[in-house]
Amino acid sequence: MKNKKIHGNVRDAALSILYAVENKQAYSNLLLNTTMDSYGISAKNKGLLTEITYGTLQHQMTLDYYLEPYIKGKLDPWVRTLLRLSLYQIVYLDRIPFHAVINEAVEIAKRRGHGGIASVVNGILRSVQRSGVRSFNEIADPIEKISIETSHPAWMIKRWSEQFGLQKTREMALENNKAPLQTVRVNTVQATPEQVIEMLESEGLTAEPSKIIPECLVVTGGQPVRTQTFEKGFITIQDESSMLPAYALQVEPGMTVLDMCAAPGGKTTHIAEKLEGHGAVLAMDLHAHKVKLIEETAKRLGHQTIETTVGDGRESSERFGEEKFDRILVDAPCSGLGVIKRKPDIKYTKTPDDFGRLQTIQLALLDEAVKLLKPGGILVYSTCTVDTEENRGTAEKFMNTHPQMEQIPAELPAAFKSKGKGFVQVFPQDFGSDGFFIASFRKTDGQVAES
Ligand SMILES: C[S@@+](CC[C@H](N)C(=O)[O-])C[C@H]1O[C@@H](n2cnc3c(N)ncnc32)[C@H](O)[C@@H]1O
Repeated sequence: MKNKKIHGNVRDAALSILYAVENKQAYSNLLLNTTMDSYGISAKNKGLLTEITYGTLQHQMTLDYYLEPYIKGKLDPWVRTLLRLSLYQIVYLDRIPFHAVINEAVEIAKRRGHGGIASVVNGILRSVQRSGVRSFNEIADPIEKISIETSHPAWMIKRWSEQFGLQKTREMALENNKAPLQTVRVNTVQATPEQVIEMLESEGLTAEPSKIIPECLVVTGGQPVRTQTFEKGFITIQDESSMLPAYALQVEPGMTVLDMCAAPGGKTTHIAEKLEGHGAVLAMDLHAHKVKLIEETAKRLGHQTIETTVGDGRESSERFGEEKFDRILVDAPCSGLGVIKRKPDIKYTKTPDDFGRLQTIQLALLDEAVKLLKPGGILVYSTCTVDTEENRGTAEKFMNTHPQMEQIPAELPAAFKSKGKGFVQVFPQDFGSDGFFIASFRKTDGQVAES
């Protein structure tokens, strides 16, 4: 692909991002912002660029399935990417006329390649226009069918269907292709949800209370991160599911809390809000550049109870001494299969080898947390994945090797009552929030009561 970018052009910008993602140069969410700036994408076109980029990534395997009958011979990878993003607009966006999509694609093909490539692109897209796209009913194998229909790798669909059954797997995979809700957490130390609704509405956005988390608002009609309400520290951008750990911890003012895997600080700052200015939360993360993000957010929100440290949670009891904390959160590194809606790249970058490796880290972090926790203290283990091995699997292995840790019901807002009293697995299709897992434990003296 020639390095001849078309300044201000949404489709050419989408092509650059998708091509870089495919070559594993960066994640789409990070590239999107830098590309918007380097291409000078106008404010009114930013939404369209986001939609085409994420949509094409979300439906990549489906788009390839549709294109396959029309492709004769070998294509350069960037030409395939251009065809995917063009077909995405034709199949999934009904407001863009066919001829406009084809003209844009041909222009980009000419400029980034040559006349010959432009004519191939033109031919393929015109054939699709004439003959349409094929049905999924041509696929006999049920795993393969869901995989192609929802654009998730077959190994992932197979794994989930073994864990949750075919129907739940299909529901989850379809949900993953929807646009995520835009939600914010109100900084309850500074304002009430009602006051923040007024602030956001005075800035031209629409906000309404979340149906599942009391201090959460669902925002539409603009980007909350670009508001004064955000700038002045009244809100944090956070998914509803990510607001659960601060509840499960049962934090009370005056307590000492350790957030062992804290960056970028979404849960640390929520814990600080539950402390109401009394007590302390120590936010630790392995990476110094990420700890800076926690510090910036804590400053913006005005939380004085947050301290930060760079370090490896697996070695932290040597640093802090044993039995120091009333509450510990291990929001562990995980496969992230609950946040595919926000980060579609995850579907194509994870491999089956990741799960065992992650579980080893998760267990090591939990093992250290037990030493740091005061007797009677609460430990919460959470992940943003739906994978059973990393969730229930890790939690059960942990319990089996730590008799002093008793499982306790996760104390969550009322909407989660149906999730029961044990380990809580939230699926993306349950409430439209991220897939998430929570397990709560209390440290006892380890003695089994005699009957
Ligand atoms: C799921 S993210 C945490 C998200 C964070 N709790 C929040 O709500 O913003 C996991 C974090 O664990 C950190 N991490 C990975 N291994 C770690 C370790 N051994 N010790 C401490 N932090 C670690 C990663 O850098 C990453 O920031």
